[in-house]
Amino acid sequence: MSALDNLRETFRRDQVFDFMRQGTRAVAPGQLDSGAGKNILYLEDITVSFDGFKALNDLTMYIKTGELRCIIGPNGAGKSTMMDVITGKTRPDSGTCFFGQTLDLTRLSETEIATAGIGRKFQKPTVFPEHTAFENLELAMNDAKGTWHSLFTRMSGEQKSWIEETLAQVGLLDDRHKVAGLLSHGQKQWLEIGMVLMQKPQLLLVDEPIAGMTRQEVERTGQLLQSLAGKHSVVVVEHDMEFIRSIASTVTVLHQGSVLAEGTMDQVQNDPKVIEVYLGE
Ligand SMILES: Nc1ncnc2c1ncn2[C@@H]1O[C@H](COP(=O)(O)OP(=O)(O)OP(=O)(O)O)[C@@H](O)[C@H]1O
Repeated sequence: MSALDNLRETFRRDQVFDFMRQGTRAVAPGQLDSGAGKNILYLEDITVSFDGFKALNDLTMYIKTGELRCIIGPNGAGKSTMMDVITGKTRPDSGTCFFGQTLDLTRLSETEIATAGIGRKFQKPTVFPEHTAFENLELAMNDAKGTWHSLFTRMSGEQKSWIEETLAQVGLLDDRHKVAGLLSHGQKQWLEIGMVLMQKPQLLLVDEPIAGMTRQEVERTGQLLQSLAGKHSVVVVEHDMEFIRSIASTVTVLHQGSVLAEGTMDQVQNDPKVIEVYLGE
């Protein structure tokens, strides 16, 4: 057994927290059993097959509470499939996927998973172009109550401040009255991150955030993601190595549906297995 396997065995959710194995219980957002120093996400031995092809093959990976983790890997490594398993879009054939120590994500619907505190920002922005940045966040805040509700009910002062805080966090306070369709590509991406933040996710999944951005926008995006870590746990899937180096403390390399290497960017870039996979591409 390798050192990495040993480490995994030591930190397996079911082995460390044996008393938690009696099944799942509903945990309201904010009450997730995932305090500082613990893991927020436990993927263990996950396998997903498409017509016999294993997109994920015994994938085991843990995300710590509050960390910013970057996932890299060649095309087809299983990165999107992994995100799909976490959000309930794809069900694993085998393996376990826990949010905190008690919430079994494989038993929840996509909506239940979102409500439990997992938000996903897809690569392509899907903002409402005819609404202002402020209104987009308002719509996202009230998503659960429906668009009609959000457009025709009065907002509380607290809700307004929360929207303004989020606009400031994603760098759009000065453009809050601009319709989203007129924002730059980078600004639309940040607005969409803001929309996900309105749901107060504890775990934020971000798919290829910098595709098509200018250099300045890339830099700002890096700062934004770093500023979100701590308060949220953030998992970023990205191909751009320079960007990852600039933001990540821990990088996980996926290959053929499994973890090939994990560590600092320097560690994984100097790992002969990783070099072989990337040079062989
Ligand atoms: N719905 C599906 N049906 C059949 N095969 C699929 C399906 N989804 C993914 N795959 C296959 O599973 C493998 C993993 O795909 P996935 O999209 O997770 O990889 P990825 O690491 O995200 O790749 P990329 O970097 O190109 O986005 C690929 O070989 C892909 O063709």
